[in-house]
Formats: sequence, structure tokens, C-alpha cells
Amino acid sequence: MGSDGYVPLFETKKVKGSVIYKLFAVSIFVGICLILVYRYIHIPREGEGGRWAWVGLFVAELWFSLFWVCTQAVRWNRVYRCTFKDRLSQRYDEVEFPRVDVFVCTADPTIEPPILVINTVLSVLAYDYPAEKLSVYLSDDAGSNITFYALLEASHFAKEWIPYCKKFRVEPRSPEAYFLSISDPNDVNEAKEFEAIKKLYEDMENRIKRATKIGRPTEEQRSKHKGFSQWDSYSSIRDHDTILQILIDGRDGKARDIEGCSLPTLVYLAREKKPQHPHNFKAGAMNALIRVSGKISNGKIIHNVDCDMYSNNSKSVRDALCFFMDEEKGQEVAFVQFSESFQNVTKNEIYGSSFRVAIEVEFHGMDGNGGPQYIGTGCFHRRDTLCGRKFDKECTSTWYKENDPESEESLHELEAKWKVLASCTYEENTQWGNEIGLKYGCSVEDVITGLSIQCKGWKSVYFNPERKAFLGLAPITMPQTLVQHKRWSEGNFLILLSKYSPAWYALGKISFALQLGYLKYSLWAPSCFAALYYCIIPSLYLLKDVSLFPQYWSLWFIPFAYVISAKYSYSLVEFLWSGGTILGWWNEQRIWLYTRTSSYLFGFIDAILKSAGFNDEAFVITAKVAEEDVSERYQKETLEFGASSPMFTIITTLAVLNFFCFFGLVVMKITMDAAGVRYLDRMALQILLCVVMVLINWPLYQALFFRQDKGKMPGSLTLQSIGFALLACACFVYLQ
Ligand SMILES: O=c1ccn([C@@H]2O[C@H](COP(=O)(O)OP(=O)(O)O[C@H]3O[C@H](CO)[C@@H](O)[C@H](O)[C@H]3O)[C@@H](O)[C@H]2O)c(=O)[nH]1
Ligand SMILES: [Mn+2]
Repeated sequence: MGSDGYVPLFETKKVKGSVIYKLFAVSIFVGICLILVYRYIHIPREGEGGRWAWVGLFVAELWFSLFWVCTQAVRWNRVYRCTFKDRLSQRYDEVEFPRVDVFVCTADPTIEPPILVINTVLSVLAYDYPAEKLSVYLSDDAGSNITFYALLEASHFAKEWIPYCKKFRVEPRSPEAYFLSISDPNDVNEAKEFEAIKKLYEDMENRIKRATKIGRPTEEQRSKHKGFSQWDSYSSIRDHDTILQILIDGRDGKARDIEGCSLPTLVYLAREKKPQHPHNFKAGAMNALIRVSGKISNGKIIHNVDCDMYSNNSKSVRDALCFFMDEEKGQEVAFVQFSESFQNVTKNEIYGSSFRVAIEVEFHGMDGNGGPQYIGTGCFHRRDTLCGRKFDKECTSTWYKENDPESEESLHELEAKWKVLASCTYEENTQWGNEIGLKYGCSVEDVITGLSIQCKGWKSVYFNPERKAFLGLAPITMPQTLVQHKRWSEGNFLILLSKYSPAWYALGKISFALQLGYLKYSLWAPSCFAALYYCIIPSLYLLKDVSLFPQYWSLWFIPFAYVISAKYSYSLVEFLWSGGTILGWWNEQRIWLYTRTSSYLFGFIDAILKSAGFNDEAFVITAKVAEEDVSERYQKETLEFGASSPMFTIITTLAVLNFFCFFGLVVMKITMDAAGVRYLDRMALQILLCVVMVLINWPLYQALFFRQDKGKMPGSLTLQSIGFALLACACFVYLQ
């Protein structure tokens, strides 16, 4: 307790042992500098073999060093947060709590099945929060009547589900996840109710799945709600009017659950779409929700989740409020970003999609430097900062003084009146998508929006509780993983080129370390060149017998050996400390290689084309379902390739090329040539690099040459990669 009796609602702890870490980092830094010195003073003279290869390596190593500095910025000042929810409830009466508007976004009923969507919706509807203060909005960018039907079913089911959750303190409150986690309650009474609610859920699930299967709700189902009539004028996903339906009206005293308690508001919105109007993807959907919710409930807090990301802890709203409502430090907090975790990662995470180290380490580092990025889901915002308000020390917020939205008219009248807020033309000649709401024109709308908020003087908070607050779905195939990384690398690179560049615009507005933190992501895309160079050129030069690294008896060998071993052992330790496995770490290195050499290259090219005005923005949605055999292979941790793609051409060619370099020549030289041993001496690091490339690509060779299942590499790629690799080796050896 402070001297004036102030008791904080949250606590921030600095990480221990940071001095040791800093010393260690400095030692690596010295090693890196020595490597650069070595490269610089040993550049081969004009006419000597390998001069340009050497210069290229120098540039690549400079790039990696710069990148390494950015990765340090998110490790120096890590902080950890904890909240005191009991103090919150002691200090504030529930009537003093702010209204919270929850946004759930969905965009495609085939790859985001309605049953998944409503599980997420139900998990947030059942938050442990006063119902009168809670409103849930579903934005459906597909404007699908099946999703609407599913939400309608959910609105009925909620009347039983919410009281059940309260009575038995259910966790998690996504019905599907709950039923999966519990087989049978011990208590007899509870067991009865459990069976009953489970039956109710399963019946609903069957109805929804049937409707999904036939592609529309049945006539009988449609006749039960007037809202379906809005689909009469619907022509396609890209061409329909606004559909706005308030399914549960919390302001209406009649909306009660089976125990007679009031229910949260529940709204369905499909904004208007017309082929000639860009719709700006998720950012456009969020902005339409901000406006519509502003009229219906106008919560001071806006909380959003992706449709696959259910709430795993019913008290998360209270956690977030501990940050916003803290009298001393809450004033400066613009948003509270929760950690993003996934329900479907396997033990050794073959696609590296759990982002362990980012979640357990790097975001804590961003937090210590002024606040994490906004990552699009599992986040709580102040409504006014999202709408562009600048930070102002004098301005204190009183949370409970709500601006009551107008409410005399009937529901139907209101829906009709507010529809215009979600029309295509509403934003014309306004600052929406620019100074107000989420920003347009960038496929990581979340990150650029969060950055601009921080540049207005606000802080953000990262909260990573032990029991993960939100669980989503990570991609489960290689194409999905690569495409997702392409979208991210392209978006983050576009931010660097945009008005809100973390390098220029943010200068002086946020801390230097936070700038570096943002740069770490912005520089993903251009990193492709250094990575490509490093995994092609040294291997090819093995064929020419040209050494590009110091020989191992040389003193210059030491910094190389130290930096490589220190950096990788540290990265392994960090990964294990974050809860991963050794194999998981190895798999992550593979994904590191594949994303850098393919996704980031395409991300880079597309970003450049886009900023030159040649290319339209696109947002490829990650699929949340897969066929049975695909899921099975995923569970067995077998890489899934399937159809061919230009990205696969790159990664397979690289793999085969390294294999040729390794096998054809190194093996031959060492076994047949008497000078083989000497060769090994001179080329130790280069050979090591090539061997690691071959080892890490092992599963790829299997997919290319040995596997028979549907998830293997298509045969055309086998031929293509051999052809390209042979051509590259031949050109290199004979033409140069
Ligand atoms: O036109 C669109 C496209 C997408 N979405 C929704 O946006 C969410 C995220 O899309 P997803 O395909 O799942 O992308 P991910 O790569 O998994 O998402 C991460 O990266 C995105 C930015 O690239 C962020 O928006 C997300 O919040 C973040 O989880 C989903 O709920 C979609 O339904 C829309 O509402 N409208
Ligand atoms: Mn997703």
C-alpha cells in the first residue's frame, strides 16, 4: 500500500537475472563485431576467386547483425504483470463498471464453420460480468444466413447455458471445449444437469451442421425469425445490403434467461458489400462494428476476438479492468493485449505456430519498453482511443458515467435506422480507416493501428496469465503456414514504408527500444535476401573449392564458433524455458528457413508492388477446418504439402541444391581425394552449414521422394526441383 492509502489493482514485476543476460548479450555482440571485422579486412582482392561472394556474405552478416540488435531490444527490459481482481470488486460496485462491447469477426462459413463461431460467441456471452453491461456483436463478412441461423440458435441456447455456467462455475465457457474437457461430473445433481445441457447442445449442433451441409437453413427454420427475410435481396458475398439484427436486446427487461436473470445484448451484423466498393477486410468490419455498437450499447471498452478464439477464462474482462481502472496508472493505458495461444498445437509443433518465445519472452520485452503491439485478437481497447483520441494527462475518465444511447424507438425502427452506419458509402469523405478506427490498406491492420495509438502518447499492456485467456486455431498445413507468414511479413513491411513507419514516424514518439521491437517485425520481409544468400552461395562454393569462412586453426574461427554456439544454445534454452521440446525447437528452425526463403520473398515483392500502386490488397483467410486425413497427418506430425505452389518450388529447389552440393562433391572429395582431410579443415564451417541444411530438410526429402500419401509434395515439384538445382549447380561450376 502506498503512503496515501492507494492500493494498486495490478502489479508490474521486472524480470530477474537481467544483468547476467545483458553480459551474455554483450559477449555475443563483441563476437558479431569481430566477425564483421574479419569479413571486412579479408575481402578478396580484385581478380581473386570468391570476391563477390565474400562481399555478399558481408552484407548478409551485417543484415543479420542489425536484426539481432532488434531481437535484443525485446529482451532487455522484460516485465511481467499480475492483477488483483478481488481488490477490483472490493473497490467498485458492479454498477460502476463500464459497459463492454465484444466484437467477434467471421468471414467465410466454409472455412470458419458456424458451429465454431457460435462457440466463441457463447464463451464471451457467458463472461463473468454484469449482463446489462455486456454486449456481443458478430460481424459476418460473408453475410451467410447459416451463420445467422447458428447465432439465432445460440441466442436460445444462451438462456440455458449462461445460468448453467454460473451455477457450476464452468470453465472454459465455450460449450464444445467444456464438453471435451469433462467426461462426467461427480455430483449426482450436477451430472443430471450436465447430461441435460449436453443433450441440448448436441441437438443444436446437429441442426446447425445439417443446415451447413445443405447450404441453407430449412424453410421451417427460416419461418421462425423475421430476420431471414433480409436475405431476399441477397445476391452474393460481395454484393448484398446491410443486415442488422438485434437477437437479444439487453435493454429490454424481457430478455431473461431461464432463471430470470437478464441477458447480455447479442447482435448480428453483415455490413453492406458492393463489388465496386473496397471493403477493407477485417479493418472495415471492425470499423462498421465500432459505429453500430456506438448506437446500440456504446461500451467504453471494446474487446475483440477472432471467430476461432474462444475465451478460456470467464474472468478476463475483470483482469482487463484492473489495468484500465487503476487510479494511478490506468489513465495512460490505451489497450490491454492478452497473449494469443492455440488449442491445436501438437507437442513438437511442426509448423512452429505456437509462437512460444514471442508469447513468453518477446511480448514481455515490448511491454517493458512501452507496450506490446495490438495483434488483432484477445485485446481490450478504450473506445475513444480506437476512435483517434490523443493522450492527455489532464483527462481523467469516469468509467461508469455512460452516455446512454437513445432508446425510445422500437427495435425494428432502430435496426432500420442504424443500418446506414454499415453501408459502403458511409465512410466516403470521412477519416474512418485513417485517423478514426482501424487503419486500412495494410494486411496487419492491427499492428499499424496499435502503433499509431502508441504514437499518440498512449501505453499498452501485455497480460499473459498462467491459465491462457484465449485459445485459437493455428494453421495445420504448410501452404496455410506459408501464406499466413506472407501476409504478416508483407503487412509489417508495408508499415515500414507507410506514413506510420516505426523507423521515422515513431521517432521521438515511442521509446527507441520499442521502435526496434517494431522493426524486428517490419524487417521480416527484406530478411529473405540474406537468408536466401546464406543458404545458397556457401554451399555452391563448396563445389568450387573456395573457402568463405576462417579455417578452424585460425583465431578468427573463435568468434564464429562462439556466436553460432552461444546464439543457438541460448535460443534452445529459451524455447525449452517457454515450455517447448527439443524437437519442437528443431522444427521451428525449419519453419524459420522456409518462411524466410519463400513467404518473406513473396511478401517483399507484393509489398513493393502494392506501395507502387500495382497490386490490390488481399487478405487470405486462414482455414479453421481440414479434411480428416489432413488432420490425422497433422496429429502424427507429418508435414502436409498437397498442391504445388511457387513457394514450394523455392524451398524444394533449395533443399535439393544443398543435397547435391553435399552429396555429389563433398562426399566424393573426402572419400576419394587424398587431400580430403585437409579439405575438411579448410571448409569446416561451410560444410557444417551445408550439412545442417541437409539435415533440416530431411522431412522435405521424404515428402519429395519417399512418401505416398496425399500430403506429399506433388510429383511435378520433384522433377522441377531436381531440374532447377542441377541447372544452378551446372551453371555455377561451368559458366563462372
Ligand atoms: O475480410 C475479412 C477477412 C478476415 N476477417 C476475420 O479476421 C480474423 C482473422 O483472420 P485469420 O484468417 O484467422 O487470420 P490469422 O492470420 O489467423 O490472424 C492473425 O493476423 C491477422 C492480421 O494479419 C489479425 O487480424 C488476426 O487478429 C490475427 O489473429 C478472422 O476472424 C476472420 O474471420 C474478416 O472479418 N474479414
Ligand atoms: Mn486465425
